[in-house]
Amino acid sequence: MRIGVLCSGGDSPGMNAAIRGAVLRGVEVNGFEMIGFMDGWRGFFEGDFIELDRLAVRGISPLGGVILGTSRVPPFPDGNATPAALQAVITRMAELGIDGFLLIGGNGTQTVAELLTRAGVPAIGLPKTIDNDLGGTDYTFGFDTAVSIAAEAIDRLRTTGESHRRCMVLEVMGRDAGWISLHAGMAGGAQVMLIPEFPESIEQISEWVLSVRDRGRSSLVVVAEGFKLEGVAHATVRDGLDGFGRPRLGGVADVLAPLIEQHTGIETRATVLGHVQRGGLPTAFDRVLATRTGIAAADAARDGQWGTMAGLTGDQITMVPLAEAVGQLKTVPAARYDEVRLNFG
Ligand SMILES: Nc1ncnc2c1ncn2[C@@H]1O[C@H](COP(=O)(O)OP(=O)(O)OP(=O)(O)O)[C@@H](O)[C@H]1O
Ligand SMILES: O=P(O)(O)OC[C@H]1O[C@](O)(CO)[C@@H](O)[C@@H]1O
Ligand SMILES: [Mg+2]
Repeated sequence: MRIGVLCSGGDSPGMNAAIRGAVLRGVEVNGFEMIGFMDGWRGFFEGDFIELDRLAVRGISPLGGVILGTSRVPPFPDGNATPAALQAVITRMAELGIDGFLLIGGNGTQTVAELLTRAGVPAIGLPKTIDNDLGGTDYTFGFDTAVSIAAEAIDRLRTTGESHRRCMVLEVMGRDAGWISLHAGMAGGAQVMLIPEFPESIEQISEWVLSVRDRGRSSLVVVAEGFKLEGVAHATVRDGLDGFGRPRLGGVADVLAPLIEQHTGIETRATVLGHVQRGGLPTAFDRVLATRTGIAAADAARDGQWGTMAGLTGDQITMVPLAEAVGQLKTVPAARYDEVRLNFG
Protein backbone atom coordinates (compact mmCIF):
# COMPACT_ATOMS: atom_id res chain seq x y z
CA MET A 1 0.00 0.00 0.00
CA ARG A 2 1.26 3.52 -0.83
CA ILE A 3 0.06 6.24 1.51
CA GLY A 4 0.28 10.00 1.04
CA VAL A 5 0.62 12.22 4.10
CA LEU A 6 -0.20 15.90 4.07
CA CYS A 7 -0.75 18.74 6.51
CA SER A 8 -3.16 21.63 6.12
CA GLY A 9 -4.32 24.60 8.18
CA GLY A 10 -2.09 26.36 10.71
CA ASP A 11 0.86 24.43 12.11
CA SER A 12 0.53 22.88 15.53
CA PRO A 13 3.28 21.55 17.81
CA GLY A 14 3.37 17.75 17.57
CA MET A 15 2.85 17.44 13.81
CA ASN A 16 6.36 16.02 13.38
CA ALA A 17 5.81 13.48 16.14
CA ALA A 18 2.57 12.40 14.43
CA ILE A 19 4.38 11.89 11.12
CA ARG A 20 7.11 9.92 12.86
CA GLY A 21 4.57 7.72 14.67
CA ALA A 22 2.70 7.02 11.43
CA VAL A 23 5.90 6.22 9.51
CA LEU A 24 7.48 4.01 12.18
CA ARG A 25 4.29 1.96 12.34
CA GLY A 26 3.27 2.27 8.69
CA VAL A 27 6.61 1.61 6.98
CA GLU A 28 8.52 -0.39 9.56
CA VAL A 29 5.71 -2.56 10.91
CA ASN A 30 2.88 -2.55 8.35
CA GLY A 31 5.10 -2.58 5.26
CA PHE A 32 3.64 0.52 3.57
CA GLU A 33 5.37 2.86 1.21
CA MET A 34 4.76 6.39 2.41
CA ILE A 35 5.30 9.80 0.86
CA GLY A 36 4.79 13.25 2.34
CA PHE A 37 3.46 16.13 0.24
CA MET A 38 5.11 19.50 0.75
CA ASP A 39 2.95 22.47 1.83
CA GLY A 40 -0.34 20.62 1.90
CA TRP A 41 -2.40 20.32 -1.26
CA ARG A 42 0.13 22.36 -3.23
CA GLY A 43 2.61 19.48 -3.04
CA PHE A 44 -0.06 16.98 -4.03
CA PHE A 45 -1.10 18.82 -7.17
CA GLU A 46 2.43 19.87 -8.15
CA GLY A 47 3.99 16.48 -7.41
CA ASP A 48 6.29 17.97 -4.77
CA PHE A 49 6.83 15.22 -2.18
CA ILE A 50 9.47 13.36 -0.20
CA GLU A 51 9.78 9.67 0.60
CA LEU A 52 8.89 9.04 4.22
CA ASP A 53 11.00 6.28 5.72
CA ARG A 54 12.73 5.69 9.02
CA LEU A 55 15.63 7.97 8.11
CA ALA A 56 13.32 10.81 7.05
CA VAL A 57 11.69 10.90 10.49
CA ARG A 58 14.81 10.38 12.59
CA GLY A 59 14.89 12.67 15.62
CA ILE A 60 11.92 14.83 14.60
CA SER A 61 9.58 14.13 17.51
CA PRO A 62 10.83 17.05 19.66
CA LEU A 63 10.87 19.51 16.76
CA GLY A 64 8.30 22.28 16.40
CA GLY A 65 6.86 23.25 13.03
CA VAL A 66 6.50 20.45 10.54
CA ILE A 67 9.05 18.96 8.13
CA LEU A 68 6.48 18.83 5.32
CA GLY A 69 5.30 22.40 5.72
CA THR A 70 1.59 23.20 5.87
CA SER A 71 -0.72 25.55 3.99
CA ARG A 72 -4.29 26.58 3.39
CA VAL A 73 -4.03 25.85 -0.33
CA PRO A 74 -7.50 24.49 -1.21
CA PRO A 75 -7.91 20.92 -2.45
CA PHE A 76 -10.81 22.07 -4.63
CA PRO A 77 -10.75 25.16 -6.87
CA ASP A 78 -12.75 27.98 -5.17
CA GLY A 79 -13.21 25.68 -2.17
CA ASN A 80 -16.11 23.84 -3.83
CA ALA A 81 -16.13 20.05 -3.70
CA THR A 82 -17.84 19.69 -7.07
CA PRO A 83 -17.88 16.27 -8.77
CA ALA A 84 -15.24 17.55 -11.20
CA ALA A 85 -13.00 18.78 -8.35
CA LEU A 86 -13.32 15.47 -6.52
CA GLN A 87 -12.57 13.58 -9.74
CA ALA A 88 -9.44 15.69 -10.19
CA VAL A 89 -8.18 14.48 -6.79
CA ILE A 90 -8.92 10.87 -7.71
CA THR A 91 -7.14 11.22 -11.06
CA ARG A 92 -4.09 12.81 -9.41
CA MET A 93 -3.98 10.00 -6.82
CA ALA A 94 -3.89 7.44 -9.61
CA GLU A 95 -1.06 9.33 -11.35
CA LEU A 96 0.93 9.34 -8.10
CA GLY A 97 0.05 5.72 -7.28
CA ILE A 98 -1.51 6.69 -3.94
CA ASP A 99 -3.96 4.28 -2.30
CA GLY A 100 -5.00 6.56 0.52
CA PHE A 101 -4.32 9.70 2.56
CA LEU A 102 -3.36 10.48 6.11
CA LEU A 103 -4.56 14.07 6.54
CA ILE A 104 -3.12 16.03 9.45
CA GLY A 105 -5.22 19.08 10.26
CA GLY A 106 -7.93 20.79 12.23
CA ASN A 107 -11.68 21.10 11.63
CA GLY A 108 -11.25 22.54 8.11
CA THR A 109 -8.87 19.78 7.03
CA GLN A 110 -11.03 17.06 8.54
CA THR A 111 -14.06 18.54 6.75
CA VAL A 112 -12.12 18.05 3.52
CA ALA A 113 -11.25 14.49 4.61
CA GLU A 114 -14.94 13.82 5.11
CA LEU A 115 -15.86 15.28 1.70
CA LEU A 116 -13.21 13.07 0.10
CA THR A 117 -14.47 10.03 1.98
CA ARG A 118 -18.00 10.61 0.73
CA ALA A 119 -16.58 10.67 -2.80
CA GLY A 120 -14.93 7.30 -2.23
CA VAL A 121 -11.40 8.59 -1.60
CA PRO A 122 -9.68 6.58 1.18
CA ALA A 123 -8.71 9.10 3.86
CA ILE A 124 -7.91 9.00 7.58
CA GLY A 125 -7.73 12.11 9.78
CA LEU A 126 -5.11 13.01 12.38
CA PRO A 127 -6.54 15.82 14.53
CA LYS A 128 -4.20 18.72 15.24
CA THR A 129 -4.91 22.31 16.16
CA ILE A 130 -3.85 24.57 18.97
CA ASP A 131 -7.50 25.73 19.11
CA ASN A 132 -8.74 22.31 20.38
CA ASP A 133 -12.04 23.02 18.60
CA LEU A 134 -12.43 19.71 16.82
CA GLY A 135 -15.11 17.18 17.78
CA GLY A 136 -14.44 13.45 18.08
CA THR A 137 -11.43 13.90 20.36
CA ASP A 138 -10.88 15.04 23.93
CA TYR A 139 -7.76 17.00 22.95
CA THR A 140 -5.96 17.85 19.72
CA PHE A 141 -2.18 17.84 19.74
CA GLY A 142 -0.65 21.31 19.87
CA PHE A 143 -3.21 22.57 22.36
CA ASP A 144 -1.21 21.59 25.44
CA THR A 145 1.90 23.35 24.09
CA ALA A 146 -0.05 26.53 23.26
CA VAL A 147 -1.64 26.56 26.71
CA SER A 148 1.75 26.12 28.40
CA ILE A 149 3.22 29.04 26.45
CA ALA A 150 0.19 31.25 27.15
CA ALA A 151 0.26 30.32 30.85
CA GLU A 152 3.92 31.29 31.04
CA ALA A 153 3.08 34.62 29.36
CA ILE A 154 0.43 35.21 32.03
CA ASP A 155 2.95 34.45 34.80
CA ARG A 156 5.36 36.97 33.31
CA LEU A 157 2.77 39.69 32.64
CA ARG A 158 1.45 39.30 36.15
CA THR A 159 4.71 40.28 37.86
CA THR A 160 5.25 43.38 35.75
CA GLY A 161 1.56 44.29 36.01
CA GLU A 162 1.61 44.00 39.82
CA SER A 163 4.81 46.10 40.04
CA HIS A 164 3.17 48.98 38.20
CA ARG A 165 -0.39 48.45 39.51
CA ARG A 166 -1.51 48.09 35.91
CA CYS A 167 -4.22 45.99 34.35
CA MET A 168 -2.61 43.66 31.81
CA VAL A 169 -4.61 42.29 28.88
CA LEU A 170 -3.20 39.23 27.08
CA GLU A 171 -4.63 38.23 23.71
CA VAL A 172 -4.30 34.56 22.77
CA MET A 173 -5.45 32.63 19.69
CA GLY A 174 -8.84 30.99 19.38
CA ARG A 175 -10.94 31.90 16.37
CA ASP A 176 -14.23 30.26 17.34
CA ALA A 177 -13.43 28.53 20.61
CA GLY A 178 -11.93 29.88 23.81
CA TRP A 179 -10.11 26.76 25.03
CA ILE A 180 -6.65 28.36 25.11
CA SER A 181 -7.93 31.43 26.96
CA LEU A 182 -9.84 29.28 29.45
CA HIS A 183 -7.07 26.78 30.20
CA ALA A 184 -4.17 29.26 30.21
CA GLY A 185 -6.27 31.64 32.32
CA MET A 186 -7.03 28.91 34.85
CA ALA A 187 -3.40 27.80 34.95
CA GLY A 188 -2.15 31.36 35.44
CA GLY A 189 -4.90 32.50 37.82
CA ALA A 190 -6.21 35.22 35.48
CA GLN A 191 -8.98 37.33 37.05
CA VAL A 192 -10.98 37.55 33.79
CA MET A 193 -11.07 35.08 30.86
CA LEU A 194 -12.88 36.27 27.75
CA ILE A 195 -13.85 33.78 25.06
CA PRO A 196 -15.67 33.86 21.70
CA GLU A 197 -18.56 31.75 22.98
CA PHE A 198 -19.72 34.22 25.66
CA PRO A 199 -19.79 37.98 24.97
CA GLU A 200 -19.45 40.31 27.98
CA SER A 201 -20.06 44.06 28.29
CA ILE A 202 -17.28 46.57 28.90
CA GLU A 203 -19.15 47.66 32.05
CA GLN A 204 -19.02 44.11 33.44
CA ILE A 205 -15.34 43.66 32.55
CA SER A 206 -14.51 47.01 34.17
CA GLU A 207 -16.43 46.05 37.30
CA TRP A 208 -14.29 42.90 37.62
CA VAL A 209 -11.09 44.91 37.11
CA LEU A 210 -12.12 47.45 39.77
CA SER A 211 -12.98 44.72 42.28
CA VAL A 212 -9.49 43.29 41.82
CA ARG A 213 -8.00 46.75 42.44
CA ASP A 214 -10.19 47.12 45.57
CA ARG A 215 -8.61 43.92 46.93
CA GLY A 216 -5.20 45.51 46.42
CA ARG A 217 -4.24 43.50 43.34
CA SER A 218 -3.72 44.12 39.64
CA SER A 219 -5.87 42.41 37.02
CA LEU A 220 -4.73 39.97 34.42
CA VAL A 221 -7.35 39.71 31.67
CA VAL A 222 -6.85 36.96 29.09
CA VAL A 223 -8.87 37.31 25.89
CA ALA A 224 -9.26 34.99 22.91
CA GLU A 225 -8.84 36.70 19.53
CA GLY A 226 -12.41 35.73 18.57
CA PHE A 227 -14.03 37.41 21.63
CA LYS A 228 -16.76 39.96 20.90
CA LEU A 229 -18.00 42.62 23.29
CA GLU A 230 -21.74 42.38 23.96
CA GLY A 231 -23.67 43.92 21.07
CA VAL A 232 -20.71 43.73 18.67
CA ALA A 233 -21.44 41.53 15.67
CA HIS A 234 -17.93 40.63 14.47
CA ALA A 235 -14.61 39.69 16.01
CA THR A 236 -11.77 42.22 15.69
CA VAL A 237 -9.87 41.75 12.44
CA ARG A 238 -6.51 42.75 11.04
CA ASP A 239 -5.92 43.76 7.45
CA GLY A 240 -6.08 41.02 4.87
CA LEU A 241 -7.46 37.53 4.51
CA ASP A 242 -6.00 34.15 5.42
CA GLY A 243 -5.22 31.49 2.79
CA PHE A 244 -8.84 30.32 2.94
CA GLY A 245 -10.19 33.83 2.29
CA ARG A 246 -11.34 34.40 5.88
CA PRO A 247 -10.61 37.70 7.65
CA ARG A 248 -7.45 37.50 9.74
CA LEU A 249 -8.38 37.88 13.39
CA GLY A 250 -6.38 39.83 15.95
CA GLY A 251 -6.26 43.11 17.83
CA VAL A 252 -9.07 42.67 20.34
CA ALA A 253 -6.64 43.33 23.24
CA ASP A 254 -5.77 46.68 21.67
CA VAL A 255 -9.47 47.51 21.50
CA LEU A 256 -10.19 46.42 25.08
CA ALA A 257 -7.21 48.00 26.86
CA PRO A 258 -8.15 51.67 26.23
CA LEU A 259 -11.80 50.92 26.99
CA ILE A 260 -10.90 49.33 30.32
CA GLU A 261 -8.61 52.26 31.12
CA GLN A 262 -11.37 54.74 30.24
CA HIS A 263 -13.98 52.95 32.37
CA THR A 264 -11.77 52.24 35.41
CA GLY A 265 -9.10 54.93 35.43
CA ILE A 266 -6.53 52.14 35.82
CA GLU A 267 -3.57 52.18 33.43
CA THR A 268 -4.07 49.21 31.12
CA ARG A 269 -1.63 47.60 28.68
CA ALA A 270 -2.24 45.10 25.90
CA THR A 271 0.00 42.22 24.75
CA VAL A 272 -0.75 40.07 21.71
CA LEU A 273 0.94 36.66 22.04
CA GLY A 274 0.41 35.75 18.38
CA HIS A 275 2.40 33.01 16.72
CA VAL A 276 4.74 32.62 19.69
CA GLN A 277 2.09 30.26 21.07
CA ARG A 278 2.35 27.99 18.01
CA GLY A 279 6.14 27.93 17.79
CA GLY A 280 8.95 25.96 19.35
CA LEU A 281 9.13 22.57 20.99
CA PRO A 282 5.98 20.57 21.68
CA THR A 283 5.35 19.56 25.30
CA ALA A 284 5.92 15.92 26.23
CA PHE A 285 2.12 15.49 26.41
CA ASP A 286 1.69 16.66 22.81
CA ARG A 287 4.57 14.49 21.59
CA VAL A 288 3.04 11.40 23.17
CA LEU A 289 -0.49 12.20 21.96
CA ALA A 290 0.74 12.93 18.44
CA THR A 291 2.90 9.80 18.26
CA ARG A 292 0.03 7.60 19.43
CA THR A 293 -2.28 9.32 16.92
CA GLY A 294 0.16 8.53 14.10
CA ILE A 295 0.50 4.89 15.16
CA ALA A 296 -3.28 4.45 15.38
CA ALA A 297 -3.80 6.10 11.98
CA ALA A 298 -1.27 3.77 10.31
CA ASP A 299 -2.98 0.74 11.81
CA ALA A 300 -6.38 2.04 10.74
CA ALA A 301 -5.08 2.30 7.15
CA ARG A 302 -3.80 -1.28 7.36
CA ASP A 303 -7.24 -2.39 8.58
CA GLY A 304 -9.13 -0.41 5.93
CA GLN A 305 -10.79 1.91 8.46
CA TRP A 306 -11.02 4.77 5.97
CA GLY A 307 -13.32 7.69 6.70
CA THR A 308 -12.25 7.82 10.33
CA MET A 309 -10.17 10.10 12.54
CA ALA A 310 -7.78 9.02 15.31
CA GLY A 311 -9.31 10.79 18.32
CA LEU A 312 -8.41 10.67 22.00
CA THR A 313 -11.16 9.33 24.26
CA GLY A 314 -10.00 9.22 27.87
CA ASP A 315 -6.58 7.58 27.56
CA GLN A 316 -7.38 5.58 24.42
CA ILE A 317 -6.94 6.55 20.77
CA THR A 318 -10.13 5.51 19.04
CA MET A 319 -11.09 5.73 15.38
CA VAL A 320 -14.20 7.91 15.15
CA PRO A 321 -16.20 8.50 11.96
CA LEU A 322 -15.04 11.73 10.29
CA ALA A 323 -18.67 12.83 9.96
CA GLU A 324 -18.97 12.72 13.74
CA ALA A 325 -15.75 14.68 14.25
CA VAL A 326 -16.63 17.53 11.90
CA GLY A 327 -20.37 17.64 12.55
CA GLN A 328 -20.02 20.35 15.17
CA LEU A 329 -17.27 22.66 16.32
CA LYS A 330 -16.18 21.79 19.86
CA THR A 331 -16.71 25.04 21.73
CA VAL A 332 -16.43 25.76 25.45
CA PRO A 333 -19.71 24.67 27.08
CA ALA A 334 -21.56 27.03 29.41
CA ALA A 335 -20.76 24.84 32.43
CA ARG A 336 -17.00 25.21 31.87
CA TYR A 337 -17.32 28.99 31.52
CA ASP A 338 -19.56 29.33 34.58
CA GLU A 339 -17.05 27.30 36.57
CA VAL A 340 -14.58 30.19 36.28
CA ARG A 341 -16.87 33.18 35.71
CA LEU A 342 -18.36 32.99 39.20
CA ASN A 343 -14.90 33.90 40.53
CA PHE A 344 -13.98 36.61 38.01
CA GLY A 345 -12.81 39.84 39.57
N1 LIG B 1 -15.74 23.27 3.96
C1 LIG B 1 -14.63 23.24 3.22
N2 LIG B 1 -14.71 22.97 1.89
C2 LIG B 1 -13.59 22.92 1.13
N3 LIG B 1 -12.35 23.13 1.62
C3 LIG B 1 -12.21 23.43 2.90
C4 LIG B 1 -13.34 23.50 3.79
N4 LIG B 1 -12.89 23.79 5.03
C5 LIG B 1 -11.56 23.91 4.92
N5 LIG B 1 -11.15 23.69 3.65
C6 LIG B 1 -9.76 23.70 3.17
O1 LIG B 1 -8.90 23.18 4.19
C7 LIG B 1 -7.93 24.16 4.57
C8 LIG B 1 -7.62 24.00 6.03
O2 LIG B 1 -8.72 24.43 6.79
P1 LIG B 1 -8.51 25.53 7.92
O3 LIG B 1 -7.76 26.69 7.35
O4 LIG B 1 -9.85 25.76 8.51
O5 LIG B 1 -7.50 24.85 8.95
P2 LIG B 1 -7.75 23.68 9.97
O6 LIG B 1 -7.53 22.38 9.31
O7 LIG B 1 -9.07 23.87 10.63
O8 LIG B 1 -6.55 23.91 10.99
P3 LIG B 1 -6.38 25.12 12.04
O9 LIG B 1 -7.73 25.56 12.48
O10 LIG B 1 -5.57 24.54 13.13
O11 LIG B 1 -5.64 26.19 11.29
C9 LIG B 1 -8.57 25.49 4.16
O12 LIG B 1 -7.62 26.48 3.93
C10 LIG B 1 -9.28 25.10 2.88
O13 LIG B 1 -8.40 25.09 1.79
O1 LIG C 1 -1.18 31.57 11.17
P1 LIG C 1 -2.39 32.21 10.60
O2 LIG C 1 -2.61 31.81 9.19
O3 LIG C 1 -2.40 33.68 10.83
O4 LIG C 1 -3.64 31.60 11.37
C1 LIG C 1 -4.08 32.01 12.60
C2 LIG C 1 -5.20 31.10 13.01
O5 LIG C 1 -4.76 29.78 13.12
C3 LIG C 1 -5.06 29.25 14.39
O6 LIG C 1 -3.87 29.30 15.16
C4 LIG C 1 -5.48 27.81 14.32
O7 LIG C 1 -6.65 27.70 13.61
C5 LIG C 1 -6.16 30.18 14.95
O8 LIG C 1 -6.19 30.20 16.36
C6 LIG C 1 -5.79 31.49 14.34
O9 LIG C 1 -6.91 32.31 14.12
MG1 LIG D 1 -9.67 25.16 12.31
